[in-house]
Amino acid sequence: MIEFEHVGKTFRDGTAAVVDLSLQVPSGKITTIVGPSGCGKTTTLRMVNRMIEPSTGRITWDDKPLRSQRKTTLRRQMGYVIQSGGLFPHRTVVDNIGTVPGLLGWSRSKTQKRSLELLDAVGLDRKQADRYPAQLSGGQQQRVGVARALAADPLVMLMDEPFSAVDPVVRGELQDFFLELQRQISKTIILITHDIEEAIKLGDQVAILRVGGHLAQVGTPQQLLDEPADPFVEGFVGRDRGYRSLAFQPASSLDLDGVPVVRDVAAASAEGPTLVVDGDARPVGWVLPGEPGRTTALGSTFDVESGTLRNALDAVLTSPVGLAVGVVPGTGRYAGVVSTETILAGVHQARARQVESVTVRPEAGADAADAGTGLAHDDEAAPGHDHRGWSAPPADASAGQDEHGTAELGDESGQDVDADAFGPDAGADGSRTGDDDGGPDSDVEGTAVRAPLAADPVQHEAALVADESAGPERPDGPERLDDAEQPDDARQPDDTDVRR
Ligand SMILES: Nc1ncnc2c1ncn2[C@@H]1O[C@H](COP(=O)(O)OP(=O)(O)OP(=O)(O)O)[C@@H](O)[C@H]1O
Repeated sequence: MIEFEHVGKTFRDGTAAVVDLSLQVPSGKITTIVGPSGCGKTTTLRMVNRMIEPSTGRITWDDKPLRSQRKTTLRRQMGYVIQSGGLFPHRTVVDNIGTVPGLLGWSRSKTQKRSLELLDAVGLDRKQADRYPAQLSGGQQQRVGVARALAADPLVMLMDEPFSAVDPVVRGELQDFFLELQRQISKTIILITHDIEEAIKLGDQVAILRVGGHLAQVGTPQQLLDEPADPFVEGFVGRDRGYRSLAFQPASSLDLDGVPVVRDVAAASAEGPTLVVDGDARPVGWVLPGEPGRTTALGSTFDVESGTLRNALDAVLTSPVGLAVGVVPGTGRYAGVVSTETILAGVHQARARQVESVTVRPEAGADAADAGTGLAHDDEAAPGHDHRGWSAPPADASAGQDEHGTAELGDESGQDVDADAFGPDAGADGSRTGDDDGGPDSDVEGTAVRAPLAADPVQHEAALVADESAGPERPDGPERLDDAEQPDDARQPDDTDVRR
């Protein structure tokens, strides 16, 4: 688990980007961080791979403070994906994917093999291996970006708006592909987005930030929809949250009814609606009473095993006869129908189960439920989501500190750390490495980067080699922060190697 403990970041110009953030990121799950522009999402993400150092508080990974670990060690275990994939335009797809293995000194054949396997894993044709990024669609570039981040099999994936540069249809496909991939690889993922729909669709856990870098609420998608902590969250998750929360209730709980079914339209009953199926028993349309011999469009259907109440409700709303047609997964064969009343009964039952699960788990606590932060109602997790065993800190993110997040906090060494201690020219934040708050592009451009889109991954990956020649492993102790920054600084010119 990665844990933010009262983390704050105040940049040297006084901007408080993140304020007293306490958040637990469970291993093997997707945590999405969402919020309006400028609320501190990217800053939060970049503190995890130490491209930005917190001004206050600390971040731990499996109880070990990040600051006690070398950037090399950290970043080798973290893949990094940004908008548009962050690909090197002058490198082929296969060479882009092999960037990190190459930096880690893998042999050419091993790197090539791994890169091609990853091409398969992200659903790209091997014929695209020798293309350049500009010869790919936006969606394909994003897939390569994901493959590139996965190349060295990292434990953690940091993803900054990875799917935002493509149209909504491709975006939906990428999200589906990504969820499927995650089911297989179970990485610990932090994904930044400004799109609440995306956050809710992808996140096992969703953290909503408000402008000023405060955590507004963290919880499962369903908790956020059902119990928004305050008007800001309520407004952010949207007015149709009740409807959208149906996406977290399985349709498998619905009792299916039957209707007359025919293969031959001419055999349809004149009395009531008749469902027409094809030779494989897959529904194709309805014959309505009074319209013999004519098939009317089916509307949408729902999967009776993995579908949700939202799918079922949509199917009922699009049905010409007010009946949602359920189909068997895989074959698409007709399974049964449900009416609006049955779906609403399913909604009531789901709510009752939720209340029950809260009642029988007093340790989850009314406080956590009221604050809307505790992952207390895990038993009602969405299909495909398993939230058990998580806990989350209180939502009151602003307690005990000033507006700049400069409240003094003890660090792991027992020393006091505050934002002012990292003033303009002080070591940890004052260093102009391109890793930190000097502005992502300015530093990198200063070292002749030819690929502006790739700036962040360059910074992330540069440390993989920069620290490599810095001698034996020497964790950056908190008491030696200034020194700890030096190896990266000193070797910044070498970063140009990375981009050749
Ligand atoms: N290097 C920096 N120096 C000073 N202020 C900065 C720096 N980087 C970011 N900020 C400020 O910190 C705040 C948070 O920025 P951040 O990029 O983390 O927000 P964000 O939520 O990711 O925004 P967006 O969704 O627009 O990308 C903003 O007010 C931003 O202007």
